[in-house]
Amino acid sequence: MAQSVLLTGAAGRVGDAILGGLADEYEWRLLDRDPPTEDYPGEFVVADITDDEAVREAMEGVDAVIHLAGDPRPDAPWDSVLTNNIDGTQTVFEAAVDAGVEKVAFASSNHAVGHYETEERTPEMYRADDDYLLDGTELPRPGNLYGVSKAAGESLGRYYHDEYDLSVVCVRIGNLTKDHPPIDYERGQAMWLSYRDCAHLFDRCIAADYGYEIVYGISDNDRKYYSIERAREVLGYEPQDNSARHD
Ligand SMILES: NC(=O)C1=CN([C@@H]2O[C@H](COP(=O)(O)OP(=O)(O)OC[C@H]3O[C@@H](n4cnc5c(N)ncnc54)[C@H](O)[C@@H]3O)[C@@H](O)[C@H]2O)C=CC1
Ligand SMILES: O=C1O[C@H](COP(=O)(O)O)[C@@H](O)[C@H](O)[C@H]1O
Repeated sequence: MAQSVLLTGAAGRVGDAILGGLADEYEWRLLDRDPPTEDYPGEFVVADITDDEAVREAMEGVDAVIHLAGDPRPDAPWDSVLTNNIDGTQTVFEAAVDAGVEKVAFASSNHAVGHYETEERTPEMYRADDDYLLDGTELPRPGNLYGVSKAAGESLGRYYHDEYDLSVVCVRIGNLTKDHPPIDYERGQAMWLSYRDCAHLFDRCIAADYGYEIVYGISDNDRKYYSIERAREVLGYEPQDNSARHD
């Protein structure tokens, strides 16, 4: 029988990429605070992730969670990321543990490590001939308060793994853009994640076995400064796209 997966933030862009590739692969329960405006492949729960009771109800009978819901704006103010990204993520992890969920894939971000992009390293590090590489073992260096909230989410995942043995993978997503990489934006081309690679990566997050992991979620871009080796090794991620093919 197909695994049952709760997808929070289902009505957003990353949710669109995941459902676009995996609609028929799992039994989906979808959650978003925005009501559905189209047909979705599964039960759609309209709820806020800070609503503990609603999240617990949505979690019942679920094998795995892909947690996307949150404020995605790099310039989001503190009150929003505190509520939506930190408090909301804690509510999701806690409810997952209490419901006996096996795995949670958490949508972290490149902005959790944004301050590795120093003036001395940029823009050279965004180019194919530069060998600077982050591999996921480095400490967070958030580039903004949104990045701080994502580093906090990774830390919450670490806690729920260590304390309750929940399998957690934090995917530091790069720049998800449909059909082609960002145009005239070297940083975005370096961290492009295509829609099909995004769906495949989260598919692997549901299927693979792991304890606690931090991986980068980008396509196999020549320009990359995020290693995808850990995602390949632990998750079996095999990206098909590369922003260099769109130059
Ligand atoms: N799109 C990208 O390139 C990247 C996205 N991410 C992360 O991936 C996740 C999804 O991002 P996108 O799909 O781009 O954003 P989006 O804004 O398109 O989708 C987010 C969805 O979450 C919902 N949502 C927000 N706060 C909520 C709450 N408190 N309760 C319930 N639903 C809530 C929104 O209604 C929206 O449908 C976010 O956590 C974001 O930080 C990380 C790195 C890059
Ligand atoms: O975390 C995120 O990162 C992407 C890429 O960042 P950008 O600053 O280069 O645009 C961003 O587009 C997305 O909205 C955000 O959630």
